[in-house]
Amino acid sequence: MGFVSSLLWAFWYILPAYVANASPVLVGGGRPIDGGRHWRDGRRVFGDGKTWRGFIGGVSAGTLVGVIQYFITPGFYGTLKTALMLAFLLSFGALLGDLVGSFFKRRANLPRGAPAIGLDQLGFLISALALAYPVKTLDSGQIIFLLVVSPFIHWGANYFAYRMGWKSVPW
Ligand SMILES: CC(C)=CCC/C(C)=C/CC/C(C)=C/CC/C(C)=C/COC[C@@H](COP(=O)(O)O)OC/C=C(\C)CC/C=C(\C)CC/C=C(\C)CCC=C(C)C
Ligand SMILES: Nc1ccn([C@@H]2O[C@H](COP(=O)(O)OP(=O)(O)OP(=O)(O)O)[C@@H](O)[C@H]2O)c(=O)n1
Ligand SMILES: [Mg+2]
Repeated sequence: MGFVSSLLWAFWYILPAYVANASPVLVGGGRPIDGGRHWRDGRRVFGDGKTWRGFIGGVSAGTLVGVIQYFITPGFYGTLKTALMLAFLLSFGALLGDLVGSFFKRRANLPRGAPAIGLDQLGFLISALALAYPVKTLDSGQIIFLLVVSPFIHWGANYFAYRMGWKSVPW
C-alpha cells in the first residue's frame, strides 16, 4: 500500500466518527442527557449542549455512513457485519468521548460552548479509535496522521458551521 493511499484509507476508516461528531450540530436539541441535573460541585453534569437527540442522531448517522461505505468498498471491511460493528463503535465512541469531554469541562467550571483546546479536537477521536480497536484498527502511522490532521478538520468544520449559522461560536 502506497503512502498516500494509506492516508486516504485512514480518512475512510474514521469517517463515521467524523459524521457522528458533526451531526448533533444539525440534529441536536431537546432533552439534555443529564436531565438538567447537577454534580456534587453544584454545576451541571454535562450541560445543555449534550442532548439525547444529538447523541442518538449522531450514532445513527455515523452507523448509516458505515453501511454506505461497505457497499462502496466491501473489501476494506470484509463483511457487512464488520462494517456495521466498526461504524457503530466509531460513532458511539466519538459521542461518548465528546460527552466525557463535557463532563470534564463542567468540572473545570467552563460554561457550555467554551473552548477546551485539545479536548474538543481530539477527545472524540481517541475515544472512537479505542472503542473500534477490537474490530479493526489502523497502523501507527495512520493513527498519528489522524491525530495531527483532525484538529484542523475539526476547526475547519466548526468555522464552516459557524459561517452557515448552524453554530453560534466558530469552535
Ligand atoms: C483541511 C482544513 C484545515 C479544513 C477543511 C475542513 C472543512 C472546510 C470542513 C468542512 C466539512 C463540512 C462540510 C462539515 C459539515 C458541517 C458541519 C455539520 C459541521 C459541524 O461541525 C461540528 C463539529 C462539532 O464538534 P464538537 O461537538 O466536537 O465541538 O464537528 C467537527 C467535525 C468533524 C470533526 C468532522 C467534519 C465532518 C465531516 C467531514 C463529515 C460531514 C458530516 C456531516 C455533514 C453530517 C451529516 C449529517 C447528517 C444528519 C447525516
Ligand atoms: N450529544 C450532543 C452533542 C452535541 N449536541 C449539539 O451540538 C452542539 C455543538 O456540540 P459541542 O460543541 O460538542 O457542544 P457545546 O455546546 O460546545 O458544549 P460543551 O461545552 O459541553 O462542549 C451543541 O451545542 C448541541 O446543540 C447535542 O445536541 N448533543
Ligand atoms: Mg463545543
